[in-house]
Amino acid sequence: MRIAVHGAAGRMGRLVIKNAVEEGLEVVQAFDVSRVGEDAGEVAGVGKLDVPISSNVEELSCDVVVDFSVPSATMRLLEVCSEKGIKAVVGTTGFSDEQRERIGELASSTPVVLSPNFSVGVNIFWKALEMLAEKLSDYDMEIVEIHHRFKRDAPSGTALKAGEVLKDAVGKDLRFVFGREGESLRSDEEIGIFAVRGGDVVGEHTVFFIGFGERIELTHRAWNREAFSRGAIRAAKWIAKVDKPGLYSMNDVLGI
Ligand SMILES: NC(=O)C1=CN([C@@H]2O[C@H](COP(=O)(O)OP(=O)(O)OC[C@H]3O[C@@H](n4cnc5c(N)ncnc54)[C@H](OP(=O)(O)O)[C@@H]3O)[C@@H](O)[C@H]2O)C=CC1
Ligand SMILES: O=C(O)C1=N[C@H](C(=O)O)C[C@H](O)C1
Repeated sequence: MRIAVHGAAGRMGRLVIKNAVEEGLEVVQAFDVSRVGEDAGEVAGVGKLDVPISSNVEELSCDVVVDFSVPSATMRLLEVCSEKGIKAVVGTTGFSDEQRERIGELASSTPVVLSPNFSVGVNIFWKALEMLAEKLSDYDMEIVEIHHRFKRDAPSGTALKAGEVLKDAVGKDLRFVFGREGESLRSDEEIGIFAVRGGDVVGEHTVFFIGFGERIELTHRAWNREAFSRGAIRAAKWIAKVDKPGLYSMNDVLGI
């Protein structure tokens, strides 16, 4: 399988290149706006691959492209994927509602796996939340996420997805409240979501189910990015065998 990496000079892109090489995949292209012209293998610390980083995504030519970049760049990438029929694995977060809708449209012409979190643990965490929310539907549910100080979007895609899981499981139109300040008496119809930023925290998510006299806290902690990267490569291998266009999730990849 010939893969391209979009966002190749970033924290995730570099690790995906390293892990892909370790797993014997052929990295044939790398795209970024940083470190253009440098060798992607050298940037990723795995030695020369003879793949110069390019900023021209129109050159895309591969079996599957793995994307960890920024929303506007992902949207351009997916336009190219849809025109050329190239499969995509998208890990970027922070899309607007309009961008998410457009991703759905573009995926009608080529298979796309989209997930705000590729770790197996987080995907099981979302399943566990579903079960807890069904059983504790009258408890107050709140979400706190912590990430490194370089993260561009807030709250995290994983926290937003956790909120959606809770809403669906409870079956009520709960609204998200992003932080609280001033007069903010809690209602039954809300889920609070809080984003903490600092240092080099890779990613932590806690969901609180709070009743009277007791609470459950379910936490997922990542202390390196390996699970995200390995999960994205697993998704790339999976989608390489899928011919039907559409928008897929990690549930499809993991068969859960
Ligand atoms: N789904 C998952 O499992 C995970 C998702 N993520 C998400 O992945 C994304 C990337 O995270 P991370 O690697 O930490 O971020 P980084 O900022 O380290 O990497 C993003 C890279 O994309 C580059 N970039 C910016 N604009 C463009 C463009 N127009 N075309 C191509 N490349 C561009 C950036 O360059 P520059 O720095 O010069 O702007 C940077 O090198 C985020 O949205 C994050 O939330 C992260 C971890 C796991
Ligand atoms: O930006 C990050 O670092 C991460 N982003 C993803 C998100 O927004 O959920 C996944 C992970 O938590 C790391």
